[in-house]
Amino acid sequence: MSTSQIAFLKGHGTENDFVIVPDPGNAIDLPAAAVARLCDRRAGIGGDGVLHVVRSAAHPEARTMAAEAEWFMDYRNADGTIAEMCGNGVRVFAHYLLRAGLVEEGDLAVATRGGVKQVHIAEDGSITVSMGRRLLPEEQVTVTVDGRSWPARNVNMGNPHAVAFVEDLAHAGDLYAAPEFAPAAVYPDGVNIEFVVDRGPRHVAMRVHERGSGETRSCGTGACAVAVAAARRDGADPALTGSPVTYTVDLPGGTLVITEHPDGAIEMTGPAVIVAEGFIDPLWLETVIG
Ligand SMILES: N[C@@H](CCC[C@H](N)C(=O)O)C(=O)O
Repeated sequence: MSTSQIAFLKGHGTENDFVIVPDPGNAIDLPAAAVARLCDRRAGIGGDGVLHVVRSAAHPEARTMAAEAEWFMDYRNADGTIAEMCGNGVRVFAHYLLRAGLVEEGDLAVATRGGVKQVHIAEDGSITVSMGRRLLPEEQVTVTVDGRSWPARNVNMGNPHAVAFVEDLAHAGDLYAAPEFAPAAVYPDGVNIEFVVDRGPRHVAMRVHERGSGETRSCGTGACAVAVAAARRDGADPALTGSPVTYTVDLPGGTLVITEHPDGAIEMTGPAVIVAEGFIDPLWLETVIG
């Protein structure tokens, strides 16, 4: 990371919060240690992750998507690891682009490591993301917390998820540590784990332990994985019924609405908020990166 002044913003989507680092030319090197310090809630700015805003043409991982999507969401988890996709992050990313005058309200495409996502920014500020299609690998997975185990559904939303239906969200415990899962070979790169209870017809509530970030107040890809798993459990597979299925998913930080279409395409709608902007102190950064 360079030590000249670096602008940042802070934002969140249903309280899944991010440090936004605008860097159109990809001039800022963001080593994992710097990301972890930026996300540190006491020694840094604080966040569940970093949204590095880069022009696709300027980033080696996004160049091939540049013709379709001008902007690349270079997403990092709070511990500095890289993830394929962040559902809440994409909404906040799009909201930032609009606020910065880099895009207009309506439709835009955002490049991510999980492919190009189509985003719609509505007049009321809500944002809908076409999350693409999910994969439902067949492996049987078990999730364990404090000696209690549940079968979990393996859902891939570009990033990996294990969805466990539980009797009580409190059974997930304090989630300070990552829940155990087995077999380990199903998720060689780690996994995001969702715990789900029913709230009503097509209405669920969840908690999540995110790979690389710990328990967060919301996870967009996690909410999509939960809606898919709930639809299968409820016998409401849109591919079989021919009709879209919508679930309302309550999270500790807010509510997301997820629709799965008969062709497998999934849409997520929710809010995005920018709360602050400023500059990272170059002297502090020097101490971070040594
Ligand atoms: N909070 C995100 C997911 C971020 C990535 C995840 N922790 C992973 O490592 O896959 C969301 O809103 O989807």
